[in-house]
Amino acid sequence: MEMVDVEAQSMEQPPIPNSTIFKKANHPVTLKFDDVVYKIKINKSSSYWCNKKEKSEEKVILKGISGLVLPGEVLAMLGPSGSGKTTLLTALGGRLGGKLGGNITYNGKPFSNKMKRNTGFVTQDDVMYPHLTVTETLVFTALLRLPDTFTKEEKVAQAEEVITQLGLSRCKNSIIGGPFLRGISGGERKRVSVGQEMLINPSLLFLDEPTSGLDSTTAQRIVSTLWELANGGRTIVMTIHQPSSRLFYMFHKVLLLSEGNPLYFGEGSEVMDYFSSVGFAPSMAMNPADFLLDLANGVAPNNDSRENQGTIKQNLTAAYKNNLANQWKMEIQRISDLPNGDYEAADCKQSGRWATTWWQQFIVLMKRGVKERRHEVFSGLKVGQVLVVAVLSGLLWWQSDPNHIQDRIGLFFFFTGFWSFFPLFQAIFTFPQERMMLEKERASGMYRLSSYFMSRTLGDLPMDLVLPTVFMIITYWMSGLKPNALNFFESLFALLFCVLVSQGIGLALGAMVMDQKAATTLGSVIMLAFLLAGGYYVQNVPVFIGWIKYVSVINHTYKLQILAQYKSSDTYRCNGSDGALCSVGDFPAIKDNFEGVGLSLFALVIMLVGYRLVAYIALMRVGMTKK
Ligand SMILES: Nc1ncnc2c1ncn2[C@@H]1O[C@H](COP(=O)(O)OP(=O)(O)OP(=O)(O)O)[C@@H](O)[C@H]1O
Repeated sequence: MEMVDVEAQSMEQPPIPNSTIFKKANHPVTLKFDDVVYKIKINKSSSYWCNKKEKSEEKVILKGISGLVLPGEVLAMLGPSGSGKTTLLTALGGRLGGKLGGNITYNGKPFSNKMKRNTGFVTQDDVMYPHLTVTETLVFTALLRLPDTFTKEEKVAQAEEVITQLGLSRCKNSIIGGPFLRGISGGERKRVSVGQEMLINPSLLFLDEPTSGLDSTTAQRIVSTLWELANGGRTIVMTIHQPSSRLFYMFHKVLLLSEGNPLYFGEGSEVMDYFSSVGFAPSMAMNPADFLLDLANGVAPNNDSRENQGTIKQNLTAAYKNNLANQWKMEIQRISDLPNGDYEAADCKQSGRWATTWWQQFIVLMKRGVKERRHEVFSGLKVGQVLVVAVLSGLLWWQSDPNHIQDRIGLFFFFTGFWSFFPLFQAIFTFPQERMMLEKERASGMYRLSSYFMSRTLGDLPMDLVLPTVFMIITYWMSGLKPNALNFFESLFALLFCVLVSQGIGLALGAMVMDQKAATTLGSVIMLAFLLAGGYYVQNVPVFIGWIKYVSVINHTYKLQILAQYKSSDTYRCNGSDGALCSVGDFPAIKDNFEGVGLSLFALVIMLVGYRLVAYIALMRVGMTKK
C-alpha cells in the first residue's frame, strides 16, 4: 500500500520544461540493421538412459533480421519468450560477441567506443547497490560517466536534474534496497536505471523490458518518458512483453519476432492492416499486442489447433519475406546516413576511451565502496566475533608459562590458522557478489578494471588490518608473551602478513570461480591442506608431499610467529620450574623453523603480489564485450 502511495505521489510531479536532459540529442543516430544472423554452439546434453555421447550443435537464434530506426523514433520489439528479442537488442547495443552475421551500422559506421559513449543500455535486471540512496546512486554514476569537461558541481547538478525529470524527488533519499532489504518500489528502481543511462544524454538508448513487472500506469509513465526522449531526436529501441494498447500506439515502429524469424517490421499504426492483407484479421476488437503475440505463437484467429501452429508461423515468415523484406532492404539503402562530422570532431576533443582519469575513477569508486559497505565493514557481528575469539584465547592461554613451549607454539599456530581462514572467507565473496555490477559497468565503459580493482582491494584494507591488530593486542598481553615492544611488533607484522596473503588467496579464488558455493568449497580444501602442512601437526612429512609446506601461507607465517618470540639460543626449563636448562633450538616441534627465514619472507611477498595478480587476470574476462 505504501509502495503504491509513493508511486502515485511521484507521478504527480510535473516535468520541468527547461531541462537540459530532455533537450535535443547531441549526436542523433540512424540505426540500420540488415540481415542480422546470430548462431551459437550448444552442447546437446547426452541422454543418461541411452548413454549417448555429448554432441555440439549449432543453433540459429536470429535468422536474418533487418530494420531501420531513425532519430526521434521508438522501436518496440515484441515476440514470445525465447523468440530472440534480448539477443537482438544486445547485438544492436554492440554488446554481443560470437558469430554475429549481417550488417549493423550507426550513422553508417560500425559500433565504436565513440558510439558506446553515446549509447545507453538499460538491462532487464536493475543492477544497483542496495545500500546507496537514489541520489548517491545517480551522483556516483554521474561522477564516473560524465567527462572531465563537466565540473564536479555540474555533474551533481545533472544527477539532480535527472531525479527531478524522472519524478524521483520524493524518494531521492531512500535506499535502493534489494531482495532482503526494503527500498524503493520496482517502478522507481526502473526509473533510476533509466536515469543512470540518461545522465550521459545518450542519443541511442536500448532498454530490455523496461516495463516488466510494473502496473500499467507505471509502465505508461516510463514509456511516456521514453517517448519524450525520442521526441528530442533520440533513437530508442526496447523489448517489451505484452504492452497495453495504450502503450502500443506510442511506438513508432514495431518488430515482431517468432523463433528468431521476423514476422513484421514497420509502423506500429499499420501492423493490423498488414496482417489483414495477408489473411490474418482479428475476429473481434482486441489489443494489437495480444493479437501479434498470438500470431507469433502460431495462433491465428478462429484457428488454434496445435497441428496448424507450425504452418501458421511458416506462412507468416513467408509473407514477411514476400511483402516486407525487400521493401525494407531498399529503404535501408535509400535512407542516407546522418553526417558524423561534428560528432567525430567533438569526440576528438574527448581523447581516449574513458570519460575520467584513472585517479578520479579510483577515488569515486573508493568513496562509493565505503558508503555501500559501511554496514558490512563496521558490522557489530564481525567485530564481536573477533573480540570473543581474542578474549577466549587470551583466557585459555592466560599468562602462559614460558617454559611450556608446546602450549605457546599452540597459541602461535592458532593465531596463524584463525587469521588465514577468517580473511580468506571474507575476501572470497568479494568478486562473485560484485560480478553483475562489474559486468554492467564495464560493458558501458565506466571505468578501467585496474581502478576498480585497486579501489576494491584497498578500500576495506584499513578495517581489515585494524581487527587483527586489536586481536593481537588483546591476546598477546593476556597470554603473557614476551613483554617487549620489538617482540610484539614482530608478532603483529607476521599476523598482518598472513591476513594480506590469505585475503589475496580469497580474492583470486573468488575471481577465478565466480561462484560463491564452489569458491568456498575450494577455499576450505586449499586452506585445510595449508593448515595440515603448516608445520605444527606433522614435522616428518614424506618427500613426495613435502612440497606443500612451501606453498602454505600458514607454514611461512607460523615460522615468523615462532621467530618473533624465540631465538634458537634461548633456553627454557625442560623438566618443570626446577628442571635443567634446555635450548629452544633443540625443541623437536620447532627446531626446523630457525632456518630459511629469508625464504619464507620471500615466499610471502611473492604470494602477496601473485595471488592479487591472478585475481586481476581472472577479472579481465568479466564485462568483455564486442567493441
Ligand atoms: N548463450 C546461449 N546459450 C544457449 N541458448 C541461448 C543463448 N543465448 C540465447 N539462447 C537462446 O536463444 C533464444 C532467444 O533468447 P532471448 O533471450 O533473446 O529471448 P527473448 O525473446 O528475449 O526471451 P524473453 O522474453 O524470455 O527474455 C532462447 O531460446 C535462448 O534459450
